[in-house]
Amino acid sequence: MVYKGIYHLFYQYNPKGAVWGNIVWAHSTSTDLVNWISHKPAIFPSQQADINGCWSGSATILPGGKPVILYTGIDPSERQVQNLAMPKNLSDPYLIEWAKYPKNPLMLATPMNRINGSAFRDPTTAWQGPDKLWRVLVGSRDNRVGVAYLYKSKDFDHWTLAEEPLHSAEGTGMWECPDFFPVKTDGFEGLDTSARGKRVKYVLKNSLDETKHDCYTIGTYDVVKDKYFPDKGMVEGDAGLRYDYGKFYASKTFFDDEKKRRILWGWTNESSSVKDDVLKGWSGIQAIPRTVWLDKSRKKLLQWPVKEIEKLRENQVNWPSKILEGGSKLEVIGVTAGQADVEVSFQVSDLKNVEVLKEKHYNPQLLCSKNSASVRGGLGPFGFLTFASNCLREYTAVFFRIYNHRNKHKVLMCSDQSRSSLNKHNDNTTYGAFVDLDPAREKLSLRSLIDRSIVESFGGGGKVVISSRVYPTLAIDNQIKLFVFNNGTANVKITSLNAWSMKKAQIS
Ligand SMILES: OC[C@H]1O[C@@](CO)(OC[C@@]2(O[C@H]3O[C@H](CO)[C@@H](O)[C@H](O)[C@H]3O)O[C@H](CO)[C@@H](O)[C@@H]2O)[C@@H](O)[C@@H]1O
Repeated sequence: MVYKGIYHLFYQYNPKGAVWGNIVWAHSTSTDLVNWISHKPAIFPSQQADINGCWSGSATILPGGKPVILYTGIDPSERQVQNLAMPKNLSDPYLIEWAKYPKNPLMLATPMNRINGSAFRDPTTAWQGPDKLWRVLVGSRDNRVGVAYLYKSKDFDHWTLAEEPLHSAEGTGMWECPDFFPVKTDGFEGLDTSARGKRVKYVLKNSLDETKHDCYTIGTYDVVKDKYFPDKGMVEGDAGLRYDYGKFYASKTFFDDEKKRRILWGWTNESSSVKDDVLKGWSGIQAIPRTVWLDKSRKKLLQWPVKEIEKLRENQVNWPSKILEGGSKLEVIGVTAGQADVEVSFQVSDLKNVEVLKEKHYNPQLLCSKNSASVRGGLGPFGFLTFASNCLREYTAVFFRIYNHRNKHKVLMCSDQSRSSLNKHNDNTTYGAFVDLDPAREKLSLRSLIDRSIVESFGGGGKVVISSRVYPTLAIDNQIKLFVFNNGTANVKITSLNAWSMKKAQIS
């Protein structure tokens, strides 16, 4: 959340080690979403209602600018219950001290409401309806039906379970960290969570516990019936839209009323072994915050790294337009390849000889693993080789490959981790997604933010995002190289390339 010009990040943290357990709400603040100061934990077990853990939840800014937090506590019987916490001193912009509401818990599973008390967690940011009642969602499941329970309150103290959930979907499993927010049908501007209006659509995101993917649908919200309806054609669950086709989970958005934008922030867990996490003494990072808005098609969201991240850019490298011949690669010299921001734009012309996809349906992730960066294609693979070692024994390839699918061009974007590290204990799954682009008419843009163990890649101006975690053994420190490559037979044109070394953010 943002309070008095200061951004607050609260995150799930184990003060006792680099593995999950003993969960408290750790707390950091920033004035620019780039440089951070860490504070003592804001919320930690201290009441019966959270004695066994302070799990996820959300902040809401009440009228008058007063922040409150609803979070899941684990009670003495290991039940998940919903609790309230408030800042002790509103004149402290850092909000260091938090008080628990003495009447906690405010929402709990009972035999009457038939909620499953071991699958009842992660309250959303609350929003206010036209009747002035506050509404909040709590994630759950009923067998494998994912459920977003709706609670209403006039005072944030007494909460009543609505007769029906806001939404539920068969076969999607437990919904963790639900997020429900309005988006404008035109433009980049974000909306307050309570905003309504004719030119507004709604997004419901759920973190699917079964697959660990953050999936969303776009739809309408009937404020009278208190029901959410995904638009026609939206697919619910794991086969639907995802914020990120790599590692990105338990994300949240918030409305930044200072800059009138909606910011999405997510957690990327490690791809290293638990043993290695314990050895290095930490695990899990936050991806770069992203601005989100609705695509013109209204069928998906677009995402872009927050503008502030550009403050870290230095030593710009700029290439004029050039041809990247089939089977060639060009090194991007002049940037620190282990901490860089690189943007390229490709134009293709030779669309006659693209590879043909014959089946009706393809799983893009499987297609990327089968046709990795080293597999020669017609038009593609072309893109970046990040974290490349001297003799290319290690590299993480982010690339496009163009196919002909039933007489239409289909653009596949992949992040190939199969050669990322010689350490075989890492998860080296390759990720992929189709990008809704017409290569005959549009340029194919790719931006990758590279930072020591993460590559966050934005394809087609934020239509598809893939984040991957990598731990090279050779491509480290000043032994890291960055290339633009083309392993297809056809040439492609680089219409522009801009790369920057990225300074270190200040984290104290
Ligand atoms: O910290 C609890 C909150 O985290 C969430 C969403 O991530 O639930 C996570 C969950 O545990 C699994 O995920 C951990 C990492 O987040 C993982 O390290 C652990 O091994 C997993 O069990 O926490 C509970 C208890 O284990 C489990 O049911 C969840 O999947 C969120 O829903 C919680 O509020």
